[in-house]
Amino acid sequence: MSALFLSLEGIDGAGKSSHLDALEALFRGQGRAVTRTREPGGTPLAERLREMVLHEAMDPLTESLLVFAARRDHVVQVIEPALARGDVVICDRFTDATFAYQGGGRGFDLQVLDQLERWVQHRDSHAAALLQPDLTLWFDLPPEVAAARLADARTPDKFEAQSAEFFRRVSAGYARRAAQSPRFARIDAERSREAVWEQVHQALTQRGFLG
Ligand SMILES: Nc1ncnc2c1ncn2[C@@H]1O[C@H](COP(=O)(O)OP(=O)(O)O)[C@@H](O)[C@H]1O
Ligand SMILES: Cc1cn([C@H]2C[C@H](O)[C@@H](COP(=O)(O)OP(=O)(O)O)O2)c(=O)[nH]c1=O
Repeated sequence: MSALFLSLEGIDGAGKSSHLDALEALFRGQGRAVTRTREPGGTPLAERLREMVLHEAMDPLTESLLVFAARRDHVVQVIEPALARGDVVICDRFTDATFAYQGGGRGFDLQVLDQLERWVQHRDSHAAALLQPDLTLWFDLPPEVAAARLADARTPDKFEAQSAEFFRRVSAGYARRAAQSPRFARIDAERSREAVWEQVHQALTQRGFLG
């Protein structure tokens, strides 16, 4: 089977982490090698950058440069080698999160993000000039619902402590990206865990990604 690059996206508390184990098990059950990773992070250097991005105040350009620096290391050290081996790469967030959080949430210049994306994800010897996920599972739900779920769950980091208004802009950022590319599958994440998993499974089946 050929390599597969999956990303999971959505506002904080959308419920995407709840399905990572099942996704990994699904592909392993089919005899596939799985590389499970996350952004910002996925390498020792990128995990250090993640700590800064999640816990320190900074201006939106600095934040964008740090998430793209982390991404570059992650792409070179982990994602490209895994895809070259034929793995299924399951990535908890990728560049769409930058367009949603820094672009939508923080209101940062989308053209600068386009430029950074081209630099960081450029591929020399591939048919597609830009590395992108084959499928992006976008867990979409109203910010109020996500906030209510998170209130019981964990101590908020820098982003999770943001207002409902911030997350409405993040959601709009995801919607804008999704409208630009057929690689997005919108998941109605307001429904029960079982119903959400059913949609995830269906998105994979419909695209022929399950053997
Ligand atoms: N479909 C669902 N319905 C209700 N609560 C959910 C659902 N999916 C996840 N949760 C709960 O919501 C919280 C956030 O889920 P999580 O998977 O950590 O979200 P994310 O990784 O997108 O931030 C957790 O407490 C989780 O148990
Ligand atoms: C990848 C990425 C994440 N983020 C934010 C979104 C999340 O609030 C946070 C980390 O995401 P996440 O790993 O989903 O957090 P958690 O482990 O707490 O569920 O970083 C950005 O702002 N820009 C980015 O490019």
